[in-house]
Amino acid sequence: MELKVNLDKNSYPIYIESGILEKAEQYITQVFRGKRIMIISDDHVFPLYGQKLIQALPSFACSHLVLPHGETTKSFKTLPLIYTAMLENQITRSDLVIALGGGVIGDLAGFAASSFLRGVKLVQIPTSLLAQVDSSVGGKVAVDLPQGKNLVGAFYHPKLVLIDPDVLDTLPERYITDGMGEVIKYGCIRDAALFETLNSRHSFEDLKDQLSSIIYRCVDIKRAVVENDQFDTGERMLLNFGHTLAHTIEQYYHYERESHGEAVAIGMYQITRLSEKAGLSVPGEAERIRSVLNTYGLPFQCGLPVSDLTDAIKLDKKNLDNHLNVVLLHSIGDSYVYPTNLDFFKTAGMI
Ligand SMILES: NC(=O)c1ccc[n+]([C@@H]2O[C@H](COP(=O)([O-])OP(=O)(O)OC[C@H]3O[C@@H](n4cnc5c(N)ncnc54)[C@H](O)[C@@H]3O)[C@@H](O)[C@H]2O)c1
Ligand SMILES: O=C(O)C(=O)C[C@@H](O)[C@H](O)[C@H](O)COP(=O)(O)O
Ligand SMILES: [Zn+2]
Repeated sequence: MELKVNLDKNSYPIYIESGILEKAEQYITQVFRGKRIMIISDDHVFPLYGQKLIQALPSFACSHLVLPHGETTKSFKTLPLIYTAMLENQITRSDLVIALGGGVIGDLAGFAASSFLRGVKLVQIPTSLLAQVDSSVGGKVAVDLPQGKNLVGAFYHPKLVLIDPDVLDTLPERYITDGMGEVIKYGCIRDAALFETLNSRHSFEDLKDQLSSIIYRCVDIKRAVVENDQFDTGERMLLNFGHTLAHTIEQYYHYERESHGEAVAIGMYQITRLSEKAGLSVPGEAERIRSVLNTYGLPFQCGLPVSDLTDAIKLDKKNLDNHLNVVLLHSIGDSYVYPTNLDFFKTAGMI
C-alpha cells in the first residue's frame, strides 16, 4: 500500500508492506543519492532489527547510535550525544539519518536531523503501532523540557516513511494498547465508521486481521489533515484531541506513569465528559469512548485535581494570545476546535 503526502517541495511517499524492512535499499535509493547513513535507534529495537536493516542496505556506509529506550531519552539533554555521534561519523548535509524505532526515537532523531547542520535528510522507519499510525507522518519532531512535552521542536518532514506491520509482532502488549489510543483518536475526530469497527471487536487480537488497513486508514487521515494545515494553525489542531490533558498528565508524573497513548485515552474521555456537561457534545459520546477504551485495555481516569494541572495546560501549544484551544467532538467522527480558558476545566470540576 502506498500513500503520498503532498506538500510541494516537502512531499514524500509512505509505504506500508509486510517485510519492507528487508527491501529498504530499493525504496531509499529512490529518495537518497548519497553514501553515508546513520541509523538512530533504541536498546530494545536495535538488537531486534538494527542488523537486519544494515544488511538490507549493502550499498551504503552505515553507522548507528543506540540510545536507552523510553520517554526520558526524548530530552534536550540527549541532543549533544546525538550531535557528537553525527560529527564522529562525519555526517554531512548530503547524508541521511534513519530513525528506527517508536515515537520517542522518531521525534528525537527527527529533531536532531532538523537541527544538525541546519538540516540533514531523514527517513522514518517506525516500529511501534503508535509511530506507524501517527508520529512518523506529518513532520512534527521534538524533545521534551522538564516543564512540558515537545516544547522544543520543528516541522521537519522525512523524505520517506517505511511501515512494516510485521515488526509489531515483537512489540510488548502495553505498547500495542498504547498505539490503540491514537487509533481510537482518529475514529473520534474524523471517521465514525472506523470508530464503529473498533467498537465492534472484542480485543486487539480480534482486530488483527484488519491491522494493515487500519494503519493505512489512520495514516491517510493524518495525511489529509497535514496537507491542509502543515503548520498547525487550524485544522491540524484536531489531531491533538485528548492531548491538552494527556501532555499535562505525562509531565505531571515525569513520564513514568501513563505512556503517551494511555494519557491520550484519559484526555479524550475526560475532555468529552466536560464538553457534554457544558452542552458542547451530543450526550452519550463520552460513554461510547469509555467503552471502546475499555475494550482495548486503555485507562480513562487519572484522579488529578485541576489545580495541579493549570501550569502545564498553559504551556499547551494550541494556546494563542489569551485563550486556550481545546478539541471537542460534536459527535464521534465530527470534531472541532473550541476557544476557551482555564475556567472550562475548573467549572466542570476536573477530574
Ligand atoms: N510527532 C508526532 O506527530 C507524534 C505523534 C504521536 C506521538 N508522538 C510521540 O511519540 C512518543 C511515544 O511513542 P511510542 O509509543 O512509540 O513510544 P516508544 O518510542 O517509547 O516505544 C515504546 C516501547 O516499545 C519499544 N519498541 C518499539 N518498537 C518495538 C518493536 N517493534 N519491538 C519491540 N519493542 C519495540 C521501545 O523500545 C519502547 O520501549 C511520545 O514521545 C509522543 O509524544 C509524536
Ligand atoms: O501531528 C500532530 O499535529 C499531532 O498533534 C499528533 C499528536 O498525536 C502528537 O502527540 C503530537 O506530537 C502532539 O504535538 P504537540 O504540538 O501537541 O506537541
Ligand atoms: Zn499524540
